[in-house]
Amino acid sequence: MPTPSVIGCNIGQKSHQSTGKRPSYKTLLQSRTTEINLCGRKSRHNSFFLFTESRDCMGNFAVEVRRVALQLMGAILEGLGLGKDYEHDKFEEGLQLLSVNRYPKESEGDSTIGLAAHSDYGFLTILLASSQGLEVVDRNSDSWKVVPQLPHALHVHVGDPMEVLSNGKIKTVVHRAVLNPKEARVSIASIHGFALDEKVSSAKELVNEQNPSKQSKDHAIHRNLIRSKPAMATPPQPSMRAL
Ligand SMILES: O=C(O)CCC(=O)C(=O)O
Ligand SMILES: [Fe+2]
Repeated sequence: MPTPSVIGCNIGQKSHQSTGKRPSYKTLLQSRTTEINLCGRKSRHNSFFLFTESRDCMGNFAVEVRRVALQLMGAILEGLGLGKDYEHDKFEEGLQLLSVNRYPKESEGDSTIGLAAHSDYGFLTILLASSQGLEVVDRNSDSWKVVPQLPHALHVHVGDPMEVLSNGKIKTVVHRAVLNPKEARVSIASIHGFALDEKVSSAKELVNEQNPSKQSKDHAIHRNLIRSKPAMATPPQPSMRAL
């Protein structure tokens, strides 16, 4: 069974070593109190207890969502003409980060953004959200588009390393989360990448005279974006992002 490298929330750190059949994983803990409905059980707790109580559920979710991510990755690699097993071991041994975000309900006249505009540091992000709030940049009109909340659907988007590996054939998705006027919102973003010490480079099969490697440019952008990912920040306009 594949082993997720990291499962966690956005804030704080603590590690749990699991035993027996379950995959070993580390959990990063969120300090804020939150309410979340996992596997039909609603709990309102400091997140430490949430993750202690819901460990099996979160562990199972992490394993399943990773399986989906690896299958999707295989299909994308095949679509790029690289073959579904391209860099197979690096994906199999790669990093999984579960980022759990909790956004308050939007109060009247408040234009606070839940999560500032950014692109993700993994190849693929699979997002489960309790209600609508995700927005993505439409590159054609250079404007924000609301992602509709479909019942029982997961949202999938690609991140910076995918743009690098595909040498620009697939573009990273710039996105943000806005507050929902009806309710507080919880989202779980499962981010899938290579191990932290692995470097991503453009597939040589996709580099040629017409499409020279865009690797170094994208790496610089990637570093800037990680620095510019504060929660509750004012969003930069999409056109400010130098892609
Ligand atoms: O909560 C959302 O809709 C987006 C979360 C997100 O983009 C992230 O955790 O990277
Ligand atoms: Fe994100």
